[in-house]
Amino acid sequence: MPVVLITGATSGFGRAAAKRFAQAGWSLILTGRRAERLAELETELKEQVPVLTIKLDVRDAAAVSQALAELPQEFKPLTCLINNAGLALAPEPAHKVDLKDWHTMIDTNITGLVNVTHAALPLLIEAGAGASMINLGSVAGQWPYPGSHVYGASKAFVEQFSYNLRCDLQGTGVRVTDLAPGMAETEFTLVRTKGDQAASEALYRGTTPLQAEDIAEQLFYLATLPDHININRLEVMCTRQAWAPFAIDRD
Ligand SMILES: NC(=O)C1=CN([C@@H]2O[C@H](COP(=O)(O)OP(=O)(O)OC[C@H]3O[C@@H](n4cnc5c(N)ncnc54)[C@H](OP(=O)(O)O)[C@@H]3O)[C@@H](O)[C@H]2O)C=CC1
Ligand SMILES: O=CCS(=O)(=O)O
Repeated sequence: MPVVLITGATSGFGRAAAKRFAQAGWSLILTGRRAERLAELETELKEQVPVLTIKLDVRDAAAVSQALAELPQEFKPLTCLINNAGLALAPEPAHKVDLKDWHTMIDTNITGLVNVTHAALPLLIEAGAGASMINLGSVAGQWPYPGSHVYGASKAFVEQFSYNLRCDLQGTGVRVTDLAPGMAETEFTLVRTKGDQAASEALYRGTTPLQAEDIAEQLFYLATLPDHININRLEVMCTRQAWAPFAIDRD
């Protein structure tokens, strides 16, 4: 039975992916910081497939490494790692940001992803051909916009790290993809605005953003491609999102 490890499974893309992979009979390792939400998911999905939930903050390198070292035999080797845990904070301009918010994004989106990758690589390599690592990047990793500062830069890291890993993993059979979604309706904006429900609703109102299930479908597609295919980067936007003209400062 294939095994998928999903970080940040308590909400949004991660939770939707857990359900999508369960539907197809994959064993699930689900992680996140909110234990109650992990317990709810486990209750919901354990009738369908084996589920292991681990309360885990990806920023804690020692805890990540211990959790992966202690995986029960039935959850090894890993067929797929979805490096999904992440967040944006501080939508205001760079010069108005609290430095702590920049650190939190770096610690989560970069250091956290690196922590999990480092601990999981041997388990993916053990699985060999057909194994895959899918890293959640973002359109923000490639396209600049106001208020993206460290968030977008952290996702640019995810893109380049993914490509570089491909070079090192050549010959192991392990695929690596940078999945880069555009605007998607999850708890993402609620987190970014530190709980401003009205701002979150306003962003998604009157348009048709991607839904978590749309990204879960892409994740499942990437993980189940024939062994010999590696999609390096997959950028997905909702049809109603596109780029805007350059901003010009005028007198
Ligand atoms: N929604 C969007 O528009 C887009 C999102 N993305 C990226 O997709 C990923 C998922 O986002 P999305 O589902 O939208 O957002 P959500 O806020 O809905 O989910 C984020 C998940 O990340 C987890 N998480 C955050 N910090 C940590 C941490 N320190 N340790 C462990 N888990 C953590 C949260 O779990 P918990 O709080 O329980 O720890 C939660 O399960 C992120 O990397 C995001 O940057 C990319 C492009 C577009
Ligand atoms: O990564 C999230 C999408 S956006 O908010 O940067 O467009």
